[in-house]
Amino acid sequence: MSGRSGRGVFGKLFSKKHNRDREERATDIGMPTNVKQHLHVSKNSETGMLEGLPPTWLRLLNTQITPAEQNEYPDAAIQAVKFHMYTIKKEKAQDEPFKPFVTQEVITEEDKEIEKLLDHKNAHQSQDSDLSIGQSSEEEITGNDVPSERQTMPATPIKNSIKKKEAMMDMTAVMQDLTLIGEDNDESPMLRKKEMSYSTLSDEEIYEELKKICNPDDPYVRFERIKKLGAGASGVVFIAIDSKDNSRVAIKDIDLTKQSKKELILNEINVLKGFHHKNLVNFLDAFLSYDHLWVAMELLDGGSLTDVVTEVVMKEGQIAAVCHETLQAIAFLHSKGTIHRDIKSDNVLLGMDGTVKVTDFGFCANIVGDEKRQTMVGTPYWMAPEVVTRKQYGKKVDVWSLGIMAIEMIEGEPPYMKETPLRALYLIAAMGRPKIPRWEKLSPQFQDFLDKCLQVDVDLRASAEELLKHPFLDCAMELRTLTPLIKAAQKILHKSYD
Ligand SMILES: Nc1ncnc2c1ncn2[C@@H]1O[C@H](COP(=O)(O)OP(=O)(O)OP(=O)(O)O)[C@@H](O)[C@H]1O
Repeated sequence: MSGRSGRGVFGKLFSKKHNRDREERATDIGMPTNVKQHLHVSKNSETGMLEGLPPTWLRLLNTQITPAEQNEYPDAAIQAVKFHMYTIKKEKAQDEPFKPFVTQEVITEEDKEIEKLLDHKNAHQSQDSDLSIGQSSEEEITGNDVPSERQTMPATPIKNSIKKKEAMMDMTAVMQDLTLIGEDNDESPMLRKKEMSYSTLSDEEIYEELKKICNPDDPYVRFERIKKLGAGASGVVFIAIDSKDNSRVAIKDIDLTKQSKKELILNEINVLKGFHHKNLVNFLDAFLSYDHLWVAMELLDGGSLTDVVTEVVMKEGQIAAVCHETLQAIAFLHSKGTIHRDIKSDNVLLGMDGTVKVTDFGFCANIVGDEKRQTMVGTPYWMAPEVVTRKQYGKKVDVWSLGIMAIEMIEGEPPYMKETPLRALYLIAAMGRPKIPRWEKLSPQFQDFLDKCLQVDVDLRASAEELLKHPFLDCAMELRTLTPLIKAAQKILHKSYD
């Protein structure tokens, strides 16, 4: 738990900046799918520590998770370390891809070591272990049959048809696993088909497809760059003036030469184009100029909710207002068969008038009805237990993350923020519902709302639709009451959108 002083609903109105390790927190995770390995894992009866895992895993485990913790929740420790070994560090650099459906990974030497361990079945099969790694419902896949995202996502353009065919087969395996959508579903099959077919396109073909969906205007002529807002994993975001109507917009400039998975950009744009809602940061248009793709979006000049939660204290009524708006976005996405999978304060942007909008659809997954997925994506601290423990998961992962975001609004940060991502994963898996500081000071309605968001049992967790009717939201203050908080945060952070 965070254990910070001077913050929270019942603390001082404005607190000093809390030094939040955003870089650490931004560690996103993805992992290969369908990997099922049985390891001979046992517990040392004297020390309580786990044995039989690959040395790299054990090293990590033993430095970050105490013997007592390993002894108490061995499965959680194994799941956490396993996920951690597949941690994808999304470098805040230009060579990162545009928010992909499958996260771009930077393969570390350690990752390679683990891949080798898995691929060559270095970890011997267990005769008697009941601690198995992976929860794939598939038959056990051995050695080189294991399709990992690394193996299947070609880093270089595929130029000839044989390679294309191979890639298509690989991508099919990946996408089948990622989407778990039945072939006979017809609710939103188009996107999935596109995901699949795009994977077979060469760079040239992807440029052709992009040209088709992009506005032919030259963005360098049409827009005047005003100010850089920041750089994310996929590109630089800046404020620009659209000469067509003098409106101010946010533009994400993506250098395509630095994107290894250009096919995913097509998917992303198509998702963005298809969604319009008052609580989503809406896509306006896309432009292609040589190797640069400019994605124009609505400009939210109030910054991110993170700025507010880390700098100022919110009243319950203001928290209810943000929850209400965010829930409307989540319910809309869910009604379209889409899970956001990365709900957190960083991905909630604010307008100066108190408008609340969800952004960042890079992790969105399309599902149909109650279909479940198994890929682990998101940011560790906001992840639902069923994601961490690699159970199949569905739309309600967004509801869990909303509950964690509500804790951010109370506390300024999510649970376990001061822990390393590996320990956070362990704690999520081991503890389930996190302890909420100053719980007794929250209103009964807020407590009940949090209870409904943070149920470990997915069946007991409320849906976004159900939560929209929750009495806690009746106390929502007007959105314009957020304006002073936004102004205060901007002042402290020296941020301006002029
Ligand atoms: N539509 C927008 N209006 C105002 N600010 C925005 C908008 N979109 C993004 N930003 C801001 O621009 C900066 C960069 O955003 P971007 O989404 O590229 O990166 P990120 O969210 O920090 O990282 P990632 O790429 O990993 O999601 C962030 O500070 C974000 O809040």
